Amino acid sequence: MTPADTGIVAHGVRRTFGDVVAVDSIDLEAPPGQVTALVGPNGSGKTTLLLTLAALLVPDSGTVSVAGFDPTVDPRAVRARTGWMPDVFGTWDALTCAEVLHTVSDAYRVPRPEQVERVRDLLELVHLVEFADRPTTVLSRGQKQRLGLARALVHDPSVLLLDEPASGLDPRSRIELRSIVRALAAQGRAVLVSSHVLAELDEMVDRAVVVAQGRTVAVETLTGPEAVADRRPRPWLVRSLDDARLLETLDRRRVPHGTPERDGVQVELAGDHDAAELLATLVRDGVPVVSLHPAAGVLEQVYLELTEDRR
Ligand SMILES: Nc1ncnc2c1ncn2[C@@H]1O[C@H](COP(=O)(O)OP(=O)(O)OP(=O)(O)O)[C@@H](O)[C@H]1O
Repeated sequence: MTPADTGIVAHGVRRTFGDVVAVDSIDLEAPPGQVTALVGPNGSGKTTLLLTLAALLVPDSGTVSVAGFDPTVDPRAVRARTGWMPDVFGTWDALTCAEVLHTVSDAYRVPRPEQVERVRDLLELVHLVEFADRPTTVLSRGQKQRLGLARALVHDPSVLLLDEPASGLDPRSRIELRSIVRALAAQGRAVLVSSHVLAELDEMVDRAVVVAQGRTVAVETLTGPEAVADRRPRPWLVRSLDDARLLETLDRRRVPHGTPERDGVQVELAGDHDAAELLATLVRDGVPVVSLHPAAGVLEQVYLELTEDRR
């Protein structure tokens, strides 16, 4: 990786297939050191955009820079610096997991002496060491996904494009994927993740680019002082051992609320500070509070609002 890497910068990208406008006009930035989510409804152009960024598809118009290179001008330079994990990928059935990684390493011109250690480290990273010498046909769908991630990393890329990386993974593997992706960004890589599993992205990403019908409709910051969670009123759930007392206190304090449901009483709060204040008030007033937490992930809420009438 070079410190000069600028991650991904794309402006006004458009790509059509005959009459079909797959990507109309997408603007997107994925800076180094951060995990950026690319979210949008089915058919909104995410995969087409990722293929363009990976130098596998030429856009009709717009400008794209990946790790400082234009994929249409210098696709080799882009591919050399980009790790691409497609949502579905084939493996060579006759090869073992280690052989797959060596073959891909050869394709990326990773010197042979470096490969042995690299392949071992990657298999360790994705918890497939015991499958190193077994054919890929024995892998489950989730294990194949994990091998796909290792495959994307063989040439130590500075930009990572992950299309639905969590699909097919069991809960433990998803949690592990989350920490692997965070660690890869912490090493200075620009990571762009497309996924439909928004609750999961909430915990993994720093920024989200929301697309609908081939256009960028919002860019939201999820971490740091600009975080959307602190800027928007959103529903929270408060659970108490004594609902009557909880409702009486919420009414007295003029906090708008719903009726008690299985998972608690819904209240609308402007952000973390309001939540902390409400919790302190309830406790002070003697309400036996069990929990207070956001009703849905912030990304999920933003997504639903922005894509409401765009399906
Ligand atoms: N090779 C192609 N030929 C014709 N139409 C295509 C082609 N590739 C994609 N499209 C169309 O372009 C649109 C965007 O597709 P794309 O796969 O990029 O969406 P997506 O956001 O990745 O969808 P999903 O979330 O379902 O994976 C869709 O209407 C799709 O049918």
